Amino acid sequence: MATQARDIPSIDTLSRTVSNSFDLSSSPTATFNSPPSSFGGLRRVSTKQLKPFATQDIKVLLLENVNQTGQAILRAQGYQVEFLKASLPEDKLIEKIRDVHVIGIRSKTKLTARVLREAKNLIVIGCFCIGTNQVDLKYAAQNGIAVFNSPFSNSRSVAELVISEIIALARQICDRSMELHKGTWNKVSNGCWEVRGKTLGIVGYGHIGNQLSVLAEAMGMSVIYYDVVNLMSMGTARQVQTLGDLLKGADFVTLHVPELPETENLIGATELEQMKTGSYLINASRGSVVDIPALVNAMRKGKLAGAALDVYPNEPAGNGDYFTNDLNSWAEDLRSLKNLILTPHIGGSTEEAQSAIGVEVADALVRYVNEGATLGAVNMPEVNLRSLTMDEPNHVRVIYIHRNVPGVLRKVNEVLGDHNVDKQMTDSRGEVAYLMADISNVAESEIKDLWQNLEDLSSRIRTRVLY
Ligand SMILES: NC(=O)C1=CN([C@@H]2O[C@H](COP(=O)(O)OP(=O)(O)OC[C@H]3O[C@@H](n4cnc5c(N)ncnc54)[C@H](O)[C@@H]3O)[C@@H](O)[C@H]2O)C=CC1
Ligand SMILES: O=C(O)C(=O)COP(=O)(O)O
Repeated sequence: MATQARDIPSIDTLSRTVSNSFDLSSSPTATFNSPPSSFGGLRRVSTKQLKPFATQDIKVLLLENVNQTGQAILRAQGYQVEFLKASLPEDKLIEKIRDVHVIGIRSKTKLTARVLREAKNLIVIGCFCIGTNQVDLKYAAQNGIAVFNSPFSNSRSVAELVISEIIALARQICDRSMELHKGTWNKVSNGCWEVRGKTLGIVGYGHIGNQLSVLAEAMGMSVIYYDVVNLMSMGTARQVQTLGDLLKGADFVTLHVPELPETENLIGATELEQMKTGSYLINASRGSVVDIPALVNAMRKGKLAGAALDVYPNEPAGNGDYFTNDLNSWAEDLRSLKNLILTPHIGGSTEEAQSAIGVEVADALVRYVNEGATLGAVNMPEVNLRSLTMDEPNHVRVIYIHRNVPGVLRKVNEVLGDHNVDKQMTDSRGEVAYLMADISNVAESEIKDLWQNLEDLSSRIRTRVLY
């Protein structure tokens, strides 16, 4: 079998490997005569042209100002990378996503089933952030689209933002600063406090909650936390059994839970009523977690002495004068409140975090596109085989994403059994299973049949053959 010399930048072992491996199924020349239907529905191939993998055929769309580090890694592979600073409205997104094999987004872009249904060539999604709530993960998995994120590269940045807000709220710093910007000298100590000796209540004691716990104790705060799972405390922090216990005991309540059906309006009128009078609320998790009209009410009543919001139910696609009632009906109410810190979803927006996320997610995308490795995927089983190497002639890597139903492996091995299977790994996650096999002694003329035979199995979600 011929291996073709590829004119791609060879920056590391991975790209050397790539120059010896080719992709059948994600070829942009592939055409499909029907969209991916419901789970298990086959995407039938009509005039698919099988051709060796060439990194320069891979089309990548990066939205939301993905960091330069990530762009550089993807461009160095020879991929065609289109970069946009903002997110896209759904109609434009659908138009663009039809063509690409890889999409990189941050927290704004909503990759719903409706959008993904149009993404005929898409094989992988990179969330260049922590949260993956903006993607229909199940639909993606059921249609053979892997999703990667960066699980903790911006946790510290969020924790540091929250620490700054705890002190800023306790001292009403933002109000004093705004007044002085307008020329008003207003030296007050009334209602201004040290944070030493106060209690911080952390809801969701994961990566961010943990960091925050350590930093808060270093400032002399006591820390209590509430989480749905039992977790080891950092320092002398103490887990409480109910959200109510936390709300009643904390001077500052800070939210660090993911967006889930169970966390929607986790803090509403009832919960705000349970908080101490004169306490503070901070939300840098997701906008859906706090009932904002209830918060406005609690602040107007003087129940809360202050709050900080970094996230909102509706956030604009890009920068501009968008924080108005046109976007969220209560935006003007928020803007009118004292000691309410409003930030435009900047918790993870530091140079350190963005550059680390760029590297982490782009590396994961490259490993997936070039080698099929799913390590770190959030919606697929994690499967990996050691890298393809130049010294394995007539070698192909088969990736078979399939429905997790009885009897599949027997059928797959009947297909692969005509060849020499060097190594194989398979794992499942819920309804979807992922099989990787390296096969040698495969003549180039046999590849199409190998691929077609796998495509014809009823369990098939997606077949890729790298050679
Ligand atoms: N403002 C920003 O820029 C950023 C916001 N985030 C948001 O912060 C969230 C948390 O991030 P991490 O700490 O990295 O996540 P994580 O997954 O490490 O921790 C989340 C914790 O919340 C707990 N949890 C889940 N449901 C809960 C419930 N109903 N009640 C109490 N606890 C619950 C989990 O058990 C887990 O311990 C992310 O999902 C994301 O939405 C993340 C990064 C940046
Ligand atoms: O990492 C997350 O989940 C965040 O919320 C940060 O999102 P962003 O990258 O600022 O769109």
